[in-house]
Amino acid sequence: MAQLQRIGIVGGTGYAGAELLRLLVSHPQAKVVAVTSRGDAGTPVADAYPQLRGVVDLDFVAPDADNLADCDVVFFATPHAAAMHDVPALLEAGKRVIDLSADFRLRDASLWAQWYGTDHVCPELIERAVYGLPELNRDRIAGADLVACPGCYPTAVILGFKPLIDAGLVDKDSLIADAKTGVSGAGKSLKPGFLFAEMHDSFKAYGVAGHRHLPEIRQILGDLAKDDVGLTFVPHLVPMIRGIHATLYGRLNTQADLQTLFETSYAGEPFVDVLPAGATPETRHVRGGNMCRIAVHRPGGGDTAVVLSVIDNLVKGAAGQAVQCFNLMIDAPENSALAAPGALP
Ligand SMILES: NC(=O)C1=CN([C@@H]2O[C@H](COP(=O)(O)OP(=O)(O)OC[C@H]3O[C@@H](n4cnc5c(N)ncnc54)[C@H](OP(=O)(O)O)[C@@H]3O)[C@@H](O)[C@H]2O)C=CC1
Ligand SMILES: CC(=O)N[C@@H](CCC(=O)OP(=O)(O)O)C(=O)O
Repeated sequence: MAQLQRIGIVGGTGYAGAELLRLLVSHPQAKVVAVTSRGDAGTPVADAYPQLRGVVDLDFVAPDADNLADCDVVFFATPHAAAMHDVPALLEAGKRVIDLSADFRLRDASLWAQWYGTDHVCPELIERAVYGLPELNRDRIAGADLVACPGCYPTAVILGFKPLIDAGLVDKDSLIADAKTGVSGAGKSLKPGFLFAEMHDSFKAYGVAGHRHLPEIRQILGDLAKDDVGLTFVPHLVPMIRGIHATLYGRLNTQADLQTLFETSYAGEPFVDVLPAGATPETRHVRGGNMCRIAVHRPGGGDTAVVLSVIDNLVKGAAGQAVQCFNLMIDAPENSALAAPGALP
């Protein structure tokens, strides 16, 4: 039986941090003892999220070392380039860290600096971090003291391509990921492009020339292919709050039963659901839950595999994935606090 863990959440006013709190309050082995905010320190957490009234009886605290001193595990749900300043001291103090941000995802610190616009302050820790995608790294996550949770787009894209690449069925230079996200992916801070009047009833691509998730996806798909992959990745913003829908294309180099391949690949995976042949998953089918639902198609029986992969960006794309990693790290059932299905409808 896993022991009770004292938890700190850095970035508790944000969407991912709040979602983490929502999940962890029902975790039998977690006791959240610190939730941070720089601006709202001293005010009740439930004032920011009335959904948590009567459930969370904590005030926000400043993200200082003193306020995290009692924690066994610290989750960072902060913008990129924040966690890396505090993680070295936390590890030194014997705490385990689960980072939802991008600070430890890329193995190459110079690539990280190129995409994130600042030098990494603790590149020596990057190698110690385990990429927190359980479907890839279950055993390593269990023994890790620093977990780098994947980005939301990478989760949907990697899980969708993985069976095809593992089986060597697609031309590794032919990969295309056409992905759509809801607005909560941009976080809670005010940005004019995400105002209701700017994005409602409209739909657009962004980051076409290059999005920071491109090097992350290429790194992992390259690991699977054991070679560099050629990937075109185009994200889109759609006027919904939660959800990612990735439509993935790869040119097949041989005939195979793709449905059986996907079902076999993910047999036993608690949070990947391969849908029956012909299905088209929707983002609302995963909203609020930790499931990634996948369907594989071959339009017209041709030589292109089309994979549809949907997740909730705030759950399997962020907080749920972090809890799944936490469960592995403390030897709790992998679905602790994650067993509830998503919201209906
Ligand atoms: N939203 C999503 O769908 C996903 C998000 N992520 C990642 O999770 C992280 C959080 O994202 P999200 O919740 O959307 O972002 P938000 O902007 O909604 O929240 C960010 C949080 O971090 C706090 N914060 C900001 N700067 C600092 C700092 N320097 N030190 C300590 N706390 C800080 C903010 O609180 P305050 O200002 O009050 O201190 C706030 O609580 C990001 O790294 C994001 O990339 C990952 C996958 C999906
Ligand atoms: C709409 C929107 O802006 N979405 C974000 C999604 C990224 C995300 O949340 O993931 P990480 O920050 O964890 O890498 C973006 O494209 O940057």
